[in-house]
Amino acid sequence: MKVLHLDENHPILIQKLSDFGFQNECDFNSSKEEVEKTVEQYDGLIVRSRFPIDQTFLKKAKNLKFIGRIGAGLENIDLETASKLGIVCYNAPEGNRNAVGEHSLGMLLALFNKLHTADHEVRNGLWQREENRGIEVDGKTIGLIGYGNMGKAFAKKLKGFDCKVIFHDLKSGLQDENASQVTLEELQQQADVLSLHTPQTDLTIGMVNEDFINAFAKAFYLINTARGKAVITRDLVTALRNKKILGAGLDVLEFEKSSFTSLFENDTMPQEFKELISMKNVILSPHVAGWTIESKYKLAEVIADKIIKNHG
Ligand SMILES: NC(=O)c1ccc[n+]([C@@H]2O[C@H](COP(=O)([O-])OP(=O)(O)OC[C@H]3O[C@@H](n4cnc5c(N)ncnc54)[C@H](O)[C@@H]3O)[C@@H](O)[C@H]2O)c1
Ligand SMILES: O=C(O)[C@H](O)COP(=O)(O)O
Repeated sequence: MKVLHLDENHPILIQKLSDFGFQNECDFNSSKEEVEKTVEQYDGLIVRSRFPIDQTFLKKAKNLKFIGRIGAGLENIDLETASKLGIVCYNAPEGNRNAVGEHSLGMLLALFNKLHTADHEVRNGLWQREENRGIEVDGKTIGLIGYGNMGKAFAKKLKGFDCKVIFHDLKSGLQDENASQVTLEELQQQADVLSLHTPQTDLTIGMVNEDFINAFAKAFYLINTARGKAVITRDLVTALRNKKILGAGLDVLEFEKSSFTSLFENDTMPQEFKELISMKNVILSPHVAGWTIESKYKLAEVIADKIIKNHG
């Protein structure tokens, strides 16, 4: 079987596939349109999220049997068309859920302890102890939306902090020893922190908007390591300005593209984004929660194992 790799990944992936007789070819630079011209030759495809694997692309991939997504989110693949065409899609949340759990915890602790601004101030000679007084996780209620791989991984990391962890999920019966399932309304009544762990779907795009934010009983902190489009930045900025949201840790942005040379290229970022990044109680990272040194290996290994098990 011939496999085309569209993004660079850990070498363990090609090594494992080669050991099982798969022929591997890499094309990390060609555009979607260019790849469409040759994709017919391949039985398998390995992707991250360089370009969308949409209906046009899939219809040209006449011999494709599987797609391995090095990552968890699958919104960049037209799963419905793939399924109709008999193409099986694999993702690898087992490979980066621990990383996302740790990054979410890092965001929470950094926000609560103002580590990002404290660091910046000390480097600039400021020694402002009172302004940098933090708050503790102990005794707080952490509300998660989405209790799959990522939500569960974060809840597990929160064990030992003496906080209450609650979650809302569309599926019922997900409660475990680390968190209790509640309705969305109950979460909005109780939470001191909201952390998002949902996939990008029609229901989650724009989920965190003005009405949603104002339905929270208390002022709260927001952590988003899920997808940027879940949060309406304009409404987040308003809530940060009027202190309904006390701080935000964002690994993903509403205006994110699959690649930037600079966030400011062509000056296309809207005004609300510029305001967001000027706020001291906001911590940002460039969509790396699930992309650690360890997860790069684990993601590749998980996908290789799934492909070998089903197609080897
Ligand atoms: N920042 C990163 O680097 C990074 C890394 C990995 C995953 N992610 C994001 O995290 C998402 C979740 O990954 P996962 O592996 O935990 O997925 P998952 O499918 O295991 O879990 C998602 C959960 O969300 C629930 N859900 C879906 N829509 C919902 C809604 N509207 N309201 C409440 N619950 C809802 C589902 O029922 C499911 O239980 C991915 O789709 C991806 O977008 C980001
Ligand atoms: O869904 C994921 O696993 C992460 O968000 C990583 O996505 P990326 O491959 O698009 O960087």
